[in-house]
Amino acid sequence: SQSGCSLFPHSHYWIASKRIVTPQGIISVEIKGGSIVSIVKNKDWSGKFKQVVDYGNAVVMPGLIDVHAHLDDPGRAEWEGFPSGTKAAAAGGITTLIDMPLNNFPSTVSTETLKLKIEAAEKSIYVDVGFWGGLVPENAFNATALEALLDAGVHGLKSFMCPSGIDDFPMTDASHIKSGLSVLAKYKRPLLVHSEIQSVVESHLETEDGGGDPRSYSTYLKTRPPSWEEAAIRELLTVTKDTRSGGPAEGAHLHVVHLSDASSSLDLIKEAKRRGDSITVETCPHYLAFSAEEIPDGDTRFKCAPPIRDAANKEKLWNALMEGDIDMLSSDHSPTVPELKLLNDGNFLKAWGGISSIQFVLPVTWSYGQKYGITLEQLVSWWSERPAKLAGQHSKGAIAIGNHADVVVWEPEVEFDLNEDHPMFVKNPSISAYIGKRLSGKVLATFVRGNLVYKEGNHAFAACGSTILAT
Ligand SMILES: NC(=O)NC(NC(N)=O)C(=O)[O-]
Ligand SMILES: [Zn+2]
Ligand SMILES: [Zn+2]
Repeated sequence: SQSGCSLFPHSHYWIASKRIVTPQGIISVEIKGGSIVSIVKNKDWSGKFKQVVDYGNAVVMPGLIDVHAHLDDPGRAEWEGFPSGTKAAAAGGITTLIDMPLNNFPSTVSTETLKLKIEAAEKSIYVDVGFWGGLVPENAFNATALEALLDAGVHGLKSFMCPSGIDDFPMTDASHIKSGLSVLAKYKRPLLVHSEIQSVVESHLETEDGGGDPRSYSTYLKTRPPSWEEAAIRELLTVTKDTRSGGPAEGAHLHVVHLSDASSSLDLIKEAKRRGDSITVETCPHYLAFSAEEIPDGDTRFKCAPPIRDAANKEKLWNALMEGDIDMLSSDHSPTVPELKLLNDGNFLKAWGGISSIQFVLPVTWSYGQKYGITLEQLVSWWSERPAKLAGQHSKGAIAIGNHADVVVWEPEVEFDLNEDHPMFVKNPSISAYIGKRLSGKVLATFVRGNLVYKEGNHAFAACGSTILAT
């Protein structure tokens, strides 16, 4: 392996464990030149092979694929940046992430701005990184511009149906989305949509005082009711019918990001799936871990959009995930600088909305999922297989022959306290909503294309992740 890229200096070796998660239930994986070349059952290692890393009873799984992360680079690297964000990802067992087109500056909405992003990522990423492009009013009706962006390698497009909080990333309406989908159809790539529509009736709530104490979480919660998500999804479904087989946008796919409302919004998505629309939906660990009732007043670390709702909604989200109505998980890691989180002031209406979480999504999903009896196979489906499919990553997402050797090794039973002493690799750890929690599931090692990029608190010396461009 290239010098400094890996903490394990061999390019041909085996990983063994009693718990390797594959459909075949095998016990060791042979890695050569960054790929998985064989998977074997009941191998007797004694004396035969030198380079065997035997992880005993630790779990060996495909690395996590995070299809929704904001690393804010270039332009707002003080919020996160590629080096710290991908180090945190590696420490959390994420081997690939697809970076969002906003919060970086300028937003990634053209070939020129994509080029800036690729340049910023090169030689500064510890895991593989791909990119979504932005669908905004400025390019939505310009098929040539969208095709150029897709030709340049974005894996799909992302748009907002409400203000994004970023000036150079304006919101789109159904007509922009319809137009975008017709271009995406040719490329067979997805459109990801932040699905909230600010409704006229309730918009008066989002005034200066939000109708109540701005330090109280319930004040913020009332400003973004479930009806916003429902309205957006209802609107989206007027265009997703184009994606049905035989429809004008067949080949395109619509993916609803970070669903919070597990009631009417989810029912609409289920109905659309039944009638054959090409649509999927993700939720995020913070909606599965927290509930509105337990968010302390003034604790803006928990502010995100759509908001974390009540405990009954959380229960319904878990049920939907277990039933298969929610397809996958993503971090929606969207950090900022502590000053913009207004941690001292505690004003929920003015603080930056976004949860910092990328390093802990695996233990969080696992810990909070215990109550529901989640399995390792489900984790792999939600965090690797389905995200790989959404992002068109056919050589990732499963431990299988020919795939990239992207692997996480972890101990589900090992608990740890996430306090200030715990090594955290994000740039601004103080804004993490998970500080103070006790979690179960310790990541021991992360391999990206065969390179051991993270091992028990240490990262490889060099940042050798690849930028992945769609072709
Ligand atoms: N500009 C953002 O990063 N916004 C993000 N903010 C959240 N989720 O609170 C998002 O994904 O919508
Ligand atoms: Zn969003
Ligand atoms: Zn986001």
